[in-house]
Amino acid sequence: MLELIGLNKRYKGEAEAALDGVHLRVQTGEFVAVLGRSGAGKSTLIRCVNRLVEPDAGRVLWQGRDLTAMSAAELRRARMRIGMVFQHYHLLPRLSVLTNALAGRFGAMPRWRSLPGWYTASERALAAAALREVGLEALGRRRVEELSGGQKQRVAIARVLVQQPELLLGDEPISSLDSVTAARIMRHIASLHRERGMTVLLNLHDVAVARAHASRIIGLAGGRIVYDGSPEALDETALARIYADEAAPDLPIHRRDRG
Ligand SMILES: Nc1ncnc2c1ncn2[C@@H]1O[C@H](COP(=O)(O)OP(=O)(O)OP(=O)(O)O)[C@@H](O)[C@H]1O
Repeated sequence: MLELIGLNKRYKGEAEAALDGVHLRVQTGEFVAVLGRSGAGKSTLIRCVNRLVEPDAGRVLWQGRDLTAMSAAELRRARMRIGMVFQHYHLLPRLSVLTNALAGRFGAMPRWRSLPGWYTASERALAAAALREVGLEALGRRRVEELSGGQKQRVAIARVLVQQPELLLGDEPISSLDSVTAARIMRHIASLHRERGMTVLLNLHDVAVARAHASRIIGLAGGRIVYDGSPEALDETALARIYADEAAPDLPIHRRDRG
């Protein structure tokens, strides 16, 4: 289970909190999509889970272990089982597309592992299959810094396909992809979720994509959870609450607490 307990975050110099007392329990094997307007706090929420952003208060537990209390070394080890698809995050720009995909096998990759020759044939086959899946099979030898934004995003997704993490965190993972590639990637994430029981927590800007794949939707507004329920229950009223100009904290919050 992934458990967020009373997460608060206010960035320096900002009047409003980006996260304002977020409590959330995600059961192992759930597929959760986070929706909200620009500035609602979605990226901050996802980034607090793996401590790319340090929360001011609150805790994050993954399988009972407190990520927020871990040392840097412990966190690095824990992150090996947490896949992350964030824009501009953690690709190795000077290395090849194939090497970046292979890096999914290991968390932080030491320099001496930076050549494809270091990996086993089966690891290379897995990486090649992942690159095929994201349509980059012809670009395996290219340096990542020479790719477009959307291509880099696909490398990040290939890395996660190789990593096969227990928990996948994504910050709009398909936002800069064409619709055909985006649909393919979402189907692949959904199959990892279904077949391997991977827990998924993704920010998505497309309500239809969230409805199509997620088993649960979280709506954020003004750093607070204003909707927590099934895709089926996400009706016009719920959408109005999530996408309203201002969060309306006085309204009763539809909340389906689990666990
Ligand atoms: N590094 C930062 N420094 C200062 N303020 C920040 C920083 N990152 C985010 N914020 C502010 O925190 C609030 C929440 O931002 P966040 O990026 O989490 O929202 P979001 O829902 O992901 O938005 P978007 O969909 O536009 O990415 C916003 O008001 C934003 O301006």
